[in-house]
Amino acid sequence: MLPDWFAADRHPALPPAPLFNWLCAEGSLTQRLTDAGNDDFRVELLAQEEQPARADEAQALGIAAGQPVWVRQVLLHTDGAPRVFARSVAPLSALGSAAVELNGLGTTSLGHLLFRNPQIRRGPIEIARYPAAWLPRDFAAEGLWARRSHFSDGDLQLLVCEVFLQGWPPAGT
Ligand SMILES: C=C(O[C@@H]1C=C(C(=O)O)C=C[C@H]1O)C(=O)O
Repeated sequence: MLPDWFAADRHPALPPAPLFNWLCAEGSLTQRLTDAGNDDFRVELLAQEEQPARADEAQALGIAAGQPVWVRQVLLHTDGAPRVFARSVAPLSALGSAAVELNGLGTTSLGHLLFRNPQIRRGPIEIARYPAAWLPRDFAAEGLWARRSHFSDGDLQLLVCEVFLQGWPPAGT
């Protein structure tokens, strides 16, 4: 099953308000997770490698499904636990001048790179339920909500997908 991506305000079955607010928030998710934690935000790098582009990623990036792409998968921890799974994907030919920095990120948040460079523009946020099979086994659950958006500076073409794990956000954040 492929996620059915909709423009955030067009999804036929919107999630509860606090989650919808997080899904649509324009700023850095790193910053918002940091603010919501106990000074314990961290990035856990799960994988950074070439993989074949999934059909929905290929469609969003305008490339052929299965084409090798740069993939980075992380868990974002805050308030004592992993709260977001993120998968960022870029065509190998579209890493642009950020290639060295992207490949050297390690456990530094991708957000620091994306939000400090005014040349990098973010496209509209889309939301969908995320397939459990695409999540790390320990966090796999049906029906979790995800958002994705496209970051570009002309050369760089990066699709960032963020999945909110069970129980996040807490009420009132
Ligand atoms: C795009 C951002 O960067 C975050 C950090 C990521 C990473 O380090 O791989 C991936 C997705 C984002 O949630 C952000 O902070 O908004």
